[in-house]
Amino acid sequence: MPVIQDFRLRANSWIGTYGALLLAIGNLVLLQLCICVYRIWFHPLSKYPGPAILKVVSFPWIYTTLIKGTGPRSILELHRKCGKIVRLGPNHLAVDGSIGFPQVFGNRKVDHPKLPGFFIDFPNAIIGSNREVHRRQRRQLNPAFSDLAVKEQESIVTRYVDLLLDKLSEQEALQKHVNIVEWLNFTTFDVIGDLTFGESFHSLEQSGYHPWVLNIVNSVRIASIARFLLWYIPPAVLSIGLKGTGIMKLAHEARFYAKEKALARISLGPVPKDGRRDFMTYMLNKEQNGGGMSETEIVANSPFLVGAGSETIATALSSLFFHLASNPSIYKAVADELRSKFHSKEDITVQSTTSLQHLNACIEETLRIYPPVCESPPRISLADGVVDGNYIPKGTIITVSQYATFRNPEHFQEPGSFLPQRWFPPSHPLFEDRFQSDNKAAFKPFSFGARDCIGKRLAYAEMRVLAARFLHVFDFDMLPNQEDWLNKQLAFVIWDKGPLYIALQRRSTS
Ligand code: HEM
Repeated sequence: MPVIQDFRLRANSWIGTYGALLLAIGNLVLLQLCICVYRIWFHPLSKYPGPAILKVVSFPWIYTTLIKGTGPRSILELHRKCGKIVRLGPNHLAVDGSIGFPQVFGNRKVDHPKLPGFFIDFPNAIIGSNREVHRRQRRQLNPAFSDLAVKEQESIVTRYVDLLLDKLSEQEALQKHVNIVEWLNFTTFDVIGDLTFGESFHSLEQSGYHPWVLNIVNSVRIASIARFLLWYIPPAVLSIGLKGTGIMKLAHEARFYAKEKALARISLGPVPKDGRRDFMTYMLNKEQNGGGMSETEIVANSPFLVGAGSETIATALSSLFFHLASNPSIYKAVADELRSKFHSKEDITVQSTTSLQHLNACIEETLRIYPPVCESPPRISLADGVVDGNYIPKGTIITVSQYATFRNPEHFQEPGSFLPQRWFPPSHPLFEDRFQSDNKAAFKPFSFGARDCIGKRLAYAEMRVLAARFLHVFDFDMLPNQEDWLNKQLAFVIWDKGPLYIALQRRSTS
């Protein structure tokens, strides 16, 4: 009897323990089921279409965009299937730019700050700052990007463009094919180094990446992995977890170098040599509208300016070269126009290139078909609001994808084809009536609103001068088997480009 009793007791306690465990698991499953039902049918965002899985958990989307790198094409597909507002996660919407730019990014009543933590590496820089800090920093930086400033900066831009052409001439003389992506990176980073710190990275001179520049170029995917992890893990825990890993080493090296470079420049004062103003001059100016920036803010902003003002332009120009090489008749029109207009390379300036209709149309079309920043940094709604007549509750994350907006057939005829003539004025002989219906107001490659790109003027100036001078000096062909260079690229907010090889022929007249 005692044996049976003992067995019963043990069985009871076993059933008790496991029963309680099963009950707990059952409750948990039930709770999760209730959450799923709530998120799909009763959540304030439940009326927005989207795949059921995305309504329930954020993981699939976060993984797609931050780890797989197929975000731009996925959003395009989702907008095509589901319309202009699509659910990307339980609290996350993708809004087509035709609505999102004016009504979210341009909303003056309801603040839509950047998603906290998205710019974890730049907490004190303009890009990730809160409204008040942003306003002050933007006022401080605005004069560095005015028309007048770009005029002053022109000689720096042309100096490095000409150095690029000299270096490429050397390569051509040796009959070497060049990876144009790399050379464009050397140039745009040298320019921005000089504009920011008064000193270039010397990549062109040395025909190789400066270690910091290489670090920035290589960090695109790593930064994206870090963002993915930060979605789920608090920053303090993550930095303990990643201690001693390659990721932390790269991040530390980048931070260390940026800080050293910024502090060295700060120590020279606002106008260090020959009265020339660099971005530091503007950031250090206490009398300026913004009232001055702290040392911490300057140290945070300078590497951001370097990254934002270089990689983007190199991306746009490599894509321009790719599309020109892929479309011989367009290439010919661009080249003929500028070669007939300019007899010497020196005539090609920021101002004189504004009249190059073919080149400017090609630049716009490049930014449309392949926006260098394929998706604006996500925003979060700080109050309940209405977008396009639809209620959007406080706390909703909003993503506007440039790539998906500019390839939306509702906005652009044949959106996947490179058709620069759509940007000509209607009076131009090559303009076709079908382009009348293109919704050019939706085209915002530099984003929109108070936090749009501050460097837009500089970007256009640099793209025009570099492309025009290049085509004045060289003809080029793309090497075979690179037709899928663009379509195979992955994106982590910006594109992970990969090399693009071209063969150069120096023109005899230049
Ligand atoms: C083709 C070239 C470029 C493109 C497509 C581009 C695009 C963008 C985009 C989409 C944003 C994000 C705006 C937002 O959060 O809504 C941005 C921000 C910014 N860009 Fe550019 N950019 C380019 C070149 C430049 C250049 C040359 C600079 C010069 C340093 C620059 C400096 C900045 C800065 C400082 C911000 C933050 C502005 C703020 O938060 O107020 N960008 N850019």
